[in-house]
Amino acid sequence: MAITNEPLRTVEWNGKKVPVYPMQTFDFSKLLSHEPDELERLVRCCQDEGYFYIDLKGIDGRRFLDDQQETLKLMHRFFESPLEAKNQYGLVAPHLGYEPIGSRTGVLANTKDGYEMIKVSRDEIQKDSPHIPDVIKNSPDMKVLENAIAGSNIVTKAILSALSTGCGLTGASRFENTHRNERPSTSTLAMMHYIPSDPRTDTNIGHQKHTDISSLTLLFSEEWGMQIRPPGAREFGFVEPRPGTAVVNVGDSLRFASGHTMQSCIHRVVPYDYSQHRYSIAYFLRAENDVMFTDSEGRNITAGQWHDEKFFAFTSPPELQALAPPSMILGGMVEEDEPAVPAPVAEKAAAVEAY
Ligand SMILES: O=C(O)CCC(=O)C(=O)O
Ligand SMILES: [Fe+2]
Repeated sequence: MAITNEPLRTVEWNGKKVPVYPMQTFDFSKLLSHEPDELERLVRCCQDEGYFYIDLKGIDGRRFLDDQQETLKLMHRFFESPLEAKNQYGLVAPHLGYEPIGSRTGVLANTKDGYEMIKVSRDEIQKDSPHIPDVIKNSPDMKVLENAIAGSNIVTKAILSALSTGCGLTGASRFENTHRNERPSTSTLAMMHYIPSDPRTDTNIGHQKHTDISSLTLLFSEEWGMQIRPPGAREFGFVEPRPGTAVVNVGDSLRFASGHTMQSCIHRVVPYDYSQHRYSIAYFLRAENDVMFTDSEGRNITAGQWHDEKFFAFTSPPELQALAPPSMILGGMVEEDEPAVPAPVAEKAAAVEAY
């Protein structure tokens, strides 16, 4: 990692010291003006690390922080509505609809996930009569969703454009040209609610480790819980939530589009404070469905097909997940070996050593 010589910050979690990884920060306004030094630093960051903070506190970015707050209010209303209403809406398509708690594999061996999620896709929200659950379908709600999706699209597209310029790409070879707004894609806004859970006793825990299918992911969360595993790092560590910023990570499609030179960020979510509810908002900017690239197995594949195959693997039980191409869940990223596990600090920590 190209960061500093400062000692790694740690937090006490689950009976041991866990790193809080340093991350670079980019100012949204500076990226908008394509300041050459910033673009160079951004490209290097995506090649070396694959994640960073985007600072939205300036005049150009503040509106997106307001969107985040409005989206959070809507999420509370939706997630607090009766389960029957949420299930009735159900999962309409992989990038649209409701997934109840436990739909996927969890972060711990023999657990299911510990979150429920509603996704609204960018293509859907633009339809004359979008398919949205009744509890969040009045016209102010639709405006909130529209603003959140359009705003996240603007932020991620601005970053994509900065990356194209930083990589010296021109004309049709620029990354934006495979992410055209009017072309069908699986770009979507995912709103997640993690229930309080205790890894020592519960069976619905967190979000399994993965890389994102997307080109870029813009992630807002005010609560701790997200962990990354930087390239070459031997353990997962926390991402500190910072007010006024969002976390951006490079996903598989941009890694593939960059000739596998950019790093797709390996991450997962664990319960940090076992008694806390956690809310996160992720916008997945994805390539047009029919864009071709070479995936982590060397196959020529469309963005749509990569999405569908990886989604299927995500939602499959571990036995079936094991049948997917081996590089799929981590997008071809290779993990360093875990260090030998030190003696458990406390007996209660033993149950989670298998992370
Ligand atoms: O909830 C989070 O912070 C991360 C969610 C995530 O990694 C995902 O949905 O791909
Ligand atoms: Fe993710």
